[in-house]
Amino acid sequence: MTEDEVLHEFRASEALLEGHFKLSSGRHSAYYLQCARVLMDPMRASRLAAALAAKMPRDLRSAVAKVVSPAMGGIIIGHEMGRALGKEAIFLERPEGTFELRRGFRLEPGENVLVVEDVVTTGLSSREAMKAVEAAGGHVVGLVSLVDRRAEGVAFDVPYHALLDIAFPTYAEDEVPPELAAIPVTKPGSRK
Ligand SMILES: O=P(O)(O)OC[C@H]1O[C@H](OP(=O)(O)OP(=O)(O)O)[C@H](O)[C@@H]1O
Ligand SMILES: O=C(O)c1cc(=O)[nH]c(=O)[nH]1
Ligand SMILES: [Mg+2]
Repeated sequence: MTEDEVLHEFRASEALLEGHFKLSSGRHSAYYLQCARVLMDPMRASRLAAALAAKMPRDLRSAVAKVVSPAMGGIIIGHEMGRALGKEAIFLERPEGTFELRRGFRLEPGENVLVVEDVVTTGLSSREAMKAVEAAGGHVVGLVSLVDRRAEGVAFDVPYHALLDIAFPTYAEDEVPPELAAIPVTKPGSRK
């Protein structure tokens, strides 16, 4: 699937939003990729996951023993990646503010884990998820996401692959341009 075809899927599902958004990191943006909308159609979700799995190098694909994704945004794409890779998919939650495995989910000691996200912006959520996997005894072999909207300089110490690479500007609270500040802000994610 080409990046244009992926972007077409986002546009077709009205998942590319324009307005004034407060991102998980607290930064502001005039654009938001609402992955939940692109994943609404199960057939589209499985198509996107198959394309993401196909983008992973063969050795990474075959190393994966389990898929772990951070709630909420990671759950559906994580489950679909589990289907694409033929592996179980479990998820992390943060009821007390820190990601943890609940619901009887667990990892074998040293189990090879692929962390699956919907979007990566500052990489904070991905880093917290990888830390939680290691704390639960797993070994992170890679990170994948549907969308890579990282700013320059955001990097990971495991292989990272994404289906769509798109960098929209983001602004710190005190840097928001006046034309953006004039639009009422919405915070679509669930980080407190
Ligand atoms: O790279 P980052 O700067 O961390 O931003 C990306 C994260 O933000 C969103 O989650 P959010 O924390 O809004 O919660 P949600 O998954 O429950 O929607 C998204 O699902 C990623 O997890
Ligand atoms: O950084 C985020 O919180 C974020 C950005 C984006 O475009 N989409 C999303 O779901 N989260
Ligand atoms: Mg999230």
